[in-house]
Amino acid sequence: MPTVSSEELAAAAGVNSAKLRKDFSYLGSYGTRGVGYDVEYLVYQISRELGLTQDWPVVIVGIGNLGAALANYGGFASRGFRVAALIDADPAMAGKPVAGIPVQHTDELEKIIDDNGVSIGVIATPAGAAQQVCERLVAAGVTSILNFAPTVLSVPDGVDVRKVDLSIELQILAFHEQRKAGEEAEAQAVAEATKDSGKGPDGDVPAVMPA
Ligand SMILES: NC(=O)c1ccc[n+]([C@@H]2O[C@H](COP(=O)([O-])OP(=O)(O)OC[C@H]3O[C@@H](n4cnc5c(N)ncnc54)[C@H](O)[C@@H]3O)[C@@H](O)[C@H]2O)c1
Repeated sequence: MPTVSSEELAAAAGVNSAKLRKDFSYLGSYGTRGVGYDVEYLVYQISRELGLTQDWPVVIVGIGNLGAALANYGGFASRGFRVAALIDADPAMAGKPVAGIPVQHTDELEKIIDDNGVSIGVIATPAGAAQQVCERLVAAGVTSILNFAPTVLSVPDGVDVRKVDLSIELQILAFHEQRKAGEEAEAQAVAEATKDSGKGPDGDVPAVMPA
């Protein structure tokens, strides 16, 4: 039975092991002193808490570049998310398979949601269509939306929206890059200034004076 100690997990996660043990106690998971946690049981408990022990049918609306890429991503299934249907407004796409799943027309949206008991919808349409798609999904019974369209969706109470925006992530990296460049320039300026004064970084006079 593979086990893992709270110290090992804490080191891997970069957190304090006492805090980790306390957090796990909320899951009802108490390790055995000197042995640690049974890995398989711990994975089950965390999955159950995250709602991942059940299968979640998901629909993707807007099967363009992004929607097709998401449909082709094999990583959702292993986390318990099953792509139940792909939906697009373009009649020319209806019936065409993407990632082995035939695309269905938006006319079918309500029926698809109902037939598959879908509660999670992914929106990958152009921004201008996203709110209307969102409203149809919600009216059909979807209560969680993952929105990739660059627009803010308004939803009624009880509906959760998560927005994914890779350009924001890039902006954050750009900000860090800019700060790094600023720090480098500052360090260089300090180095230049100390060189010109003939003094060391602490202002001390070098033991050997330059000729
Ligand atoms: N969040 C991010 O990081 C990120 C990254 C890339 C793209 N995007 C966004 O994702 C969306 C899709 O991008 P893309 O490159 O795949 O675009 P795309 O033009 O290739 O695909 C859009 C698809 O949506 C369909 N569509 C249009 N109106 C619809 C409607 N009312 N109902 C259903 N389907 C509809 C179109 O027929 C098309 O197949 C855009 O809003 C884009 O800005 C976001």
